[in-house]
Amino acid sequence: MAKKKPSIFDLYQMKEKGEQITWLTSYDYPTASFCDEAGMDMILVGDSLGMCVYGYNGTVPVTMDQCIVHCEAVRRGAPHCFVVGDMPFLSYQASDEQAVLNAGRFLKEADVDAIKLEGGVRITSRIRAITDAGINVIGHIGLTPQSSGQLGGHKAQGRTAETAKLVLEDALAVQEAGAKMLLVEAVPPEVTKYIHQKLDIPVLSIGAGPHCDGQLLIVSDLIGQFQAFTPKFVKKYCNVAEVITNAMKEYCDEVRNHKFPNDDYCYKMVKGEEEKFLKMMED
Ligand SMILES: Nc1nc(=O)c2c([nH]1)NC[C@@H]1CN(c3ccc(C(=O)N[C@@H](CCC(=O)O)C(=O)O)cc3)CN21
Ligand SMILES: CC(C)C(=O)C(=O)O
Ligand SMILES: [Mg+2]
Repeated sequence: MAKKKPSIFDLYQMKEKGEQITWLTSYDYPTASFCDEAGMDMILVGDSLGMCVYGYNGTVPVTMDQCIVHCEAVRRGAPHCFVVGDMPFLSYQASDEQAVLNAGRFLKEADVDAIKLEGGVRITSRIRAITDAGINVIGHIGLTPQSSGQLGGHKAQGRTAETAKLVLEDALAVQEAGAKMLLVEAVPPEVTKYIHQKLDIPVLSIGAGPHCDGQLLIVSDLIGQFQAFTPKFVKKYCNVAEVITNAMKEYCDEVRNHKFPNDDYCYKMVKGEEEKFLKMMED
């Protein structure tokens, strides 16, 4: 039996008790239902769907409409998980007003429990505006894929004292602006540990080490479905690419060798009707 959906307060309580929060991306109904069944606390409908589902080579082309449609499917599949919508590139950068209207779409159209957006110091006015609209905001700092052009690629952040200080300043700014939780991506564990000590809100990690309140991974990486690259922080728990490809090869083989479909997969005519049918055709 699936547990009840955690509220933001339940997630805060987990932090208080020192229980780790489990968080995984999902983009579709079946995967969301597996998360629900597995007892996952949170699901992120990441704009990583651009890479993991649509085959783009980054997250920049992803649109609001794509994100909404996938959030709707995930919401239906995982009624007992805290679902987070990921705001895609150019859905919140231009103005506070645009950010509030687009964040609101995730709630109105897809019934998500929170939204996430990338950036620290430079995005505090957006976080404040969306929070003031009554929407739970999750901040995202460190490696921020939507600005990977500025960062010079998908590179770990905060590896020097100077840049670690910048990441900490982003973390403090996100909390100060009213975000309910913070996601830190691709940052050395020492830096995350320091941030975790300094902040009151739950801090979650993707590739930012174990010293925080929970972990996030991309489902396509975890199940071995995404093959274009594997970030250092990814642990593959199974290899569905292999399982699925082998099943497909076997199917091709059986069709080509007339082994599929055998009698087990065919409908039977009502007794005596075949003879009747053939006779009818002779007349
Ligand atoms: N499948 C998938 N997994 C992810 O973790 C992920 C996405 N997609 N799409 C959006 C972003 C992009 N992310 C990435 C992408 C690449 C690396 C990576 O390979 N980093 C290298 C260093 C690369 C460099 O220094 O140039 C590493 O060794 O971790 C890390 C995070 C994280 N996100
Ligand atoms: C990489 C994670 C943090 C994300 O934002 C996504 O899945 O889109
Ligand atoms: Mg994202």
